[in-house]
Parts: sequence; structure tokens; C-alpha cells
Amino acid sequence: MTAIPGFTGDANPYGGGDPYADYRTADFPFTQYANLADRRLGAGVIAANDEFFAQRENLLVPERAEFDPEHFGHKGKIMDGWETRRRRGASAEHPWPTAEDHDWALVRLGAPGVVRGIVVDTAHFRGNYPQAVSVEGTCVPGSPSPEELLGDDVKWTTLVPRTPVGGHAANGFPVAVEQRFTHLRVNQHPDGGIARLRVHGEVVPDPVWLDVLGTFDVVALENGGQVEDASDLFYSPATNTIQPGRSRKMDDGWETRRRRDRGHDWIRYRLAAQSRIRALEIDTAYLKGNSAGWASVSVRDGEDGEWREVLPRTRLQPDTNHRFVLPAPAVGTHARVDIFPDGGISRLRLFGSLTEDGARRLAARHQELGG
Ligand SMILES: NC(=O)NC(NC(N)=O)C(=O)[O-]
Repeated sequence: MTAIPGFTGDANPYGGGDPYADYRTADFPFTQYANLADRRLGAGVIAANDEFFAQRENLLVPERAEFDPEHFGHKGKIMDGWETRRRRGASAEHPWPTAEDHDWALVRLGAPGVVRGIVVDTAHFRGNYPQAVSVEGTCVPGSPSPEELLGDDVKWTTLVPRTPVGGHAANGFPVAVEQRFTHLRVNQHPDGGIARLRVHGEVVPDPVWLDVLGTFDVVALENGGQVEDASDLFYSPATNTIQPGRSRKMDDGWETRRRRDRGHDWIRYRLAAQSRIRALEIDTAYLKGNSAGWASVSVRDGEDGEWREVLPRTRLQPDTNHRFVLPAPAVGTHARVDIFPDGGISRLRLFGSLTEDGARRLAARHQELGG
């Protein structure tokens, strides 16, 4: 496990200028994985015991937290995060909260999966961040209510033990728990404010659901597809190409820097499991003056399989969803899109079904991870 810095202590009071000038952060190795708490996947903060100063839903806003030093409301300073009231002890002799006192928020992951790392971002919470945080996970099928999740029969597993954090900092925690989770409980000890929550991990889909679907997008993030590598991430992440739905603006897709050589750009994906692909879509929505000029798609079977081109280099139009029916089904575990010479695509969709071996392996992994 790669060691990453832990931040503690207050940040200085805001002194004017760029509020991010003194923000503490680090490169977290687990951010290569998708954010399972992404609202685009359907994640939500479904309950909290207290949100007196700032609403729990701010935790999952995709943009970074903002700060306006002049913005106050009836309850106090308007903050871009989830912030609870200050806890008090039981008496004048003991006005402090107890060691057990804490606030909690329940988070439904957008897609269930294995958590590889969590970022508890206390941006702009300089003197009112939590003294410590802890994060737990559980796997409850269906659509449980907050009351059901808080029931005594629900087993919670510690992902991040109670750990001091720093104010106005990206507090990153690697997680090494090989289990599939559907919901998290984020705890502030004893109280305070968190700006954003990011939960990086690998989607582990429900094999029964995919089996019933039959034909589906086998590279879609929500179905267990993932980006393994890409040639360029200058403007936006390659994982955008396998997010749900159509992009709604240019940076909802994948855009590379302008090349000045004779090379080209690409993305390599791992599919949900071994699949038989029958059709595909390449979408260039909102990429108009910078859409990829041409694209090809290749597939390989197994980590060491040979790449086989299933869509030859084909002209693309700007801001257009292109559909292709393959002349013959293509069986594989990985796919690659090559774009020429550069620019971007907003989505790649690979429609097909799991092979018997693919379905078997997916079900076995689902079982190994707690099912
Ligand atoms: N200056 C503050 O932010 N005070 C309080 N918080 C808000 N949001 O007003 C507090 O008690 O932490």
C-alpha cells in the first residue's frame, strides 16, 4: 500500500485572496479508480443526523467546493459542504461532547463495488472541520431506506478507522477491504464540516441483473467496465467515455491536448467480463471543432491476447452519435479505441452479452466479495 500524507490540525483563518492558496492535498494513487459516489452513477447522501449549517448533499457535488467570505445566512456562515452544529456536553461541569458523540451521513454508492480509497475533503473548513472521521461500509441489496440501514441487523465494516484529519485539506485514505459495498456511513467525531467526499473503487455489478438484461453495454462503468489506461488526460478523464447517458457539455466527454507530432490518442478498457460484442456506438456529442477525425476499435481476449480490429479506421462527424453493427460478433475481455490524430469522443458503447465463461467468472467474483 503506497504511503500517503495524513493532514491534521487547523488551517489558518482565511486571510483574503485565493482561498485555495493554502489548501493541503496530495497525489492519491487510488484516484485512478472511478468515483463510486459520483452523482452521474446515481449516488446520493440519503440521510444525516444533523445538517444545521450546510446540507449533506453538497458532499457529492462534482465540482470543487467554493468559498465566499461575505456569504452569511440566518444560521451563520454559508458553507459549501456538509456541516453540523457544535455539540455540547450535558452540564456546566462537563460542557464538552463525549468521546462517543459523533455525527453521521448515509451515502448510497452510485454503483456497488470494492472501495480502493476515500478522500474526505475539508476544503474551507479551517476551524470547524471534524477532529476525526471514520467511514464504514455495508452491502444491502435493493433500495433500503435510511431507517433500514440504521437497523441493528445491518452489519457495518470499517473502511477508515477513527482518524484525525486536517482543516482545509484533502484527507486521503487507502482502503484494503476485499468486499462489495452498496452504502457507506461517514462519521464526524464529534462534529464539524466536510466539503466533498470521493469514493474511488471498482464497480462489481449484480450478475443476476446483467443476465436478465442479456444484451447491454459491456464497457459501461455501471456494468463493471473500466478504463485501464489512456494516451492523454489533459482536459478530462477517459472514464467519462463510459459514464451513463449522453454528455451534456464538452468536458463531460474525453478531450486530449492538441498533438503536434504524427501520433494519435487512445483509451484501453477492461470489459465487465468476457463478452460477445455485436454493435457499438462512438459519440462525439459537444465535440465540434475538436472531435476526433477518425476512430478504430479493437478487442482482445485475455490479458495477453492479440488485439483484433473490429471497427476499421472510420471517419467521424463532430457532435454526432455514430452507430456500427459488427460484421461478426467479437469475443474479448478488453477493448481499445484509437482516435486520429487527437481531439476527443464523448462516449464509447459496446453492446453485446457475456459469454458463458464471462458470466461464470463474474458470478464467482460477486460471490467472493460478499455477494
Ligand atoms: N464561522 C463559522 O463558520 N462558524 C460556524 N459555522 C458556520 N457555518 O457558521 C461554526 O460553529 O463552525
